[in-house]
Amino acid sequence: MAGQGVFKDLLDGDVFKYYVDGAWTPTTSGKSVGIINPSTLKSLFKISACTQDEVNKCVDSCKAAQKLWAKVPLWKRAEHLHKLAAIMKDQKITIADCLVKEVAKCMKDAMVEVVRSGDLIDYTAEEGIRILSEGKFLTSDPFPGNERNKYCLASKIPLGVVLAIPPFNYPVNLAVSKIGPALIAGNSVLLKPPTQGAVATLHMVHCIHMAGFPNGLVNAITGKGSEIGDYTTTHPGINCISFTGGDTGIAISKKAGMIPLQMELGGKDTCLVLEDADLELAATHIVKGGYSYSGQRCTAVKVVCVMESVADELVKKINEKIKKLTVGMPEKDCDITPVISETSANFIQGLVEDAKEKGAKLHQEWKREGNLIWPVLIDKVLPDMRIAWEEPFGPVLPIIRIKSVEEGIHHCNANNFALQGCVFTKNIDKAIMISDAMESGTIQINAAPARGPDHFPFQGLRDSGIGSQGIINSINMMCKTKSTVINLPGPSYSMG
Ligand SMILES: NC(=O)C1=CN([C@@H]2O[C@H](COP(=O)(O)OP(=O)(O)OC[C@H]3O[C@@H](n4cnc5c(N)ncnc54)[C@H](OP(=O)(O)O)[C@@H]3O)[C@@H](O)[C@H]2O)C=CC1
Ligand SMILES: O=C(O)[C@H](O)COP(=O)(O)O
Repeated sequence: MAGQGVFKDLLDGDVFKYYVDGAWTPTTSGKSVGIINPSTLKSLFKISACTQDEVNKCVDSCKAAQKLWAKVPLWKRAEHLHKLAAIMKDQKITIADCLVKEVAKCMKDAMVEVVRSGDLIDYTAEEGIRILSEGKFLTSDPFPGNERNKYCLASKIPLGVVLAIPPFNYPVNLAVSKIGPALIAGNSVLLKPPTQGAVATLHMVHCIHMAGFPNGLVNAITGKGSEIGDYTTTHPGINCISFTGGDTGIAISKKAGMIPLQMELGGKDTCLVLEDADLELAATHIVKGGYSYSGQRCTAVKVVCVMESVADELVKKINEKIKKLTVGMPEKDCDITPVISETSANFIQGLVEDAKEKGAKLHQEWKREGNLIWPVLIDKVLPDMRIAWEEPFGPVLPIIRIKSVEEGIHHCNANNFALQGCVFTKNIDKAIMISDAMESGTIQINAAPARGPDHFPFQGLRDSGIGSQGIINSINMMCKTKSTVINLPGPSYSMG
């Protein structure tokens, strides 16, 4: 279905074109990048390997379009976004089908990703018209030595061209979570989709095209991040970078110029289970949080620290639930589907082998066919094992048995990643104090980590990111403050 029907203009032969100035355009490089189906390991799609000149063309086009878009009234910007949301929802099957094939996400989750993205756009339009219509009015007299002879009008203005770079695991959702706020705030967007996930994302871009946004307001460049990434992120025409992905983001932030950065990076989300926890509830959340989309979520539970006295019971409950997970192809809507690439599967296998060699106990037999890895619970993990610290991005979950809550908090805080975490206990006072002590962007009480609902603030500390996302924070981040000061000829006090 990809590149068919209303999406037929995306293809030049068997290569997906890039999108500039409102037109699907073949690259002049004559080169393409292949996308492998993670489930079959066979070649699936080809996308254009764009050149540096084409990046320049996209940035120039974004710049010109932004100047005009900044003059479009907020209600009209919102109207365009609502139209986009509706079109995306209409096209959900085609976009979801791309996700199934390209990133091996099961069909039901792929559909959820597209519909959730439409909802995110609608919500962004609603929030945007309110947030952006409000500024501040200040008078000069509160500051020592001043009379009331100056009025300051502070308002929110666009940044210019926003570079949006999403990762493979939620290529559509994490593209629109950047595009929506950028557009409502009067910016234009240069999108660089992840290679794996690019075709789904380009179909979403065509929905932007169909929604009738001005030409050039959103341009999409494709190619390997390792080849065009540095050129694009250091381009002088870029005024903001919103990036989601792994450690690449750390390198980008070191090279980027003096522009606002929004970085959503890796996570090693710690789940703390206390002696008084509802173990059935904890096990349900640990299995859902640890294994959904085969553990390939930044918000996946990535290490469980459980009090020794309840560890056996918790492990038993987790194992019972793991047994019920279906393993297979995304087309069959299985719970566990192939991980994104052979490199990723080898990396996960390496982490498991290291833990096994160092004495960890695997509750399930290690089984792998191609990129498909059967779910594993790795018990009795110790701090010298790599899996205690590294992010596997796969269906393997380490358990650390702890003697005190402090030990669990220490493990959480000793990791460079600090995205989310969670704590299971019936004692709400304790939960709040533990949440304060766990130095991560968000702590969930009695539930697994999660980004959504998408208007909640979402941020990582330390190596997990810069800034805060979520619809409201992203809108605020994608504009700056401009002040106009009215200087009166003399002091003026109302009713004075
Ligand atoms: N904190 C959060 O909100 C989230 C974090 N993540 C994290 O993302 C990671 C998984 O995603 P993954 O796609 O593998 O991450 P990567 O960091 O490998 O890639 C992310 C994006 O960066 C691009 N890229 C690669 N190199 C460069 C470069 N030099 N300059 C600019 N862009 C570049 C990639 O393009 P290409 O594909 O062409 O290489 C892709 O679009 C995990 O660590 C996960 O935790 C995921 C979701 C949410
Ligand atoms: O990148 C991710 O992992 C997703 O944004 C997760 O979203 P969720 O936690 O709401 O499923």
